[in-house]
Amino acid sequence: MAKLSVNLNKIALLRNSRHTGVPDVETFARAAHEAGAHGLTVHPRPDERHIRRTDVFMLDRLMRPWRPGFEFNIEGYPEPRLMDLVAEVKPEQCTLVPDAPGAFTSDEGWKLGPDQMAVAKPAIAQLKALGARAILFVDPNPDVVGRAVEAGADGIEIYTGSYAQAFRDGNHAEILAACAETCARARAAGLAVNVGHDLNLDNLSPLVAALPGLAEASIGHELTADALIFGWADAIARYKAALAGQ
Ligand SMILES: CC(=O)[C@@H](O)[C@H](O)COP(=O)(O)O
Ligand SMILES: NCC(=O)COP(=O)(O)O
Repeated sequence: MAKLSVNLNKIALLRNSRHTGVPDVETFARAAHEAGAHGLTVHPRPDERHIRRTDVFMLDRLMRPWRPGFEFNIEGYPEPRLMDLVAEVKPEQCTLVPDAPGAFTSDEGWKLGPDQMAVAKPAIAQLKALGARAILFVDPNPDVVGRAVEAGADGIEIYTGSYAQAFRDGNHAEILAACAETCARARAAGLAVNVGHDLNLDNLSPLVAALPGLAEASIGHELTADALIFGWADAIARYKAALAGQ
């Protein structure tokens, strides 16, 4: 069964909209662990719009007794502040994204042409020297798999935002096939395959069914929205069930 890594970005976003510390990121991290999530994901963006560096250090301390089985996945662009943070925290996994500092969200993967390869390859070497699994966030495009291998990645995370949009539009067959082919080619190349972005309780099951050998889904935005209806623990249980094909 693919693992569920709960992304805490949107808990932090709500917290940052007041100066009261509510909702408390630690409380929701602890509750996610108790609810059976397999790990936590954070994306400490340069502008700290949601997850702050202080959150990352807090989560590192909180998760120590639970790791390495319960994994910490830190996402971000491999600029010095992120790489220094990762070197200090040593998460089990680091997912590199090609986001510009002010990006609205992560809405595309690495293409890994010469310029991006010159950034990604040394960053991946640094991550592996730290003992972290190095994951590259890529579009659902089988042709990028070979370049991810050349970059030295341990795995890929397939960006599923375009799949989620096509699913909403009712015409997701083609992009789902692209996700499936990207997954198959990556698995054949010995890479771990994760997925993430805009996954929800409607679009997750068909994706899981089409991607045998999927390792992990990192989910935050829609899970947090669902938790406003079902509660945090029940939302996590529902996403785990969807990942288990139930
Ligand atoms: C890489 C990815 O798709 C998400 O994990 C990303 O963290 C979303 O960032 P925002 O939560 O800032 O939209
Ligand atoms: N890598 C994807 C992630 O961590 C969460 O993305 P989303 O569910 O917030 O869109």
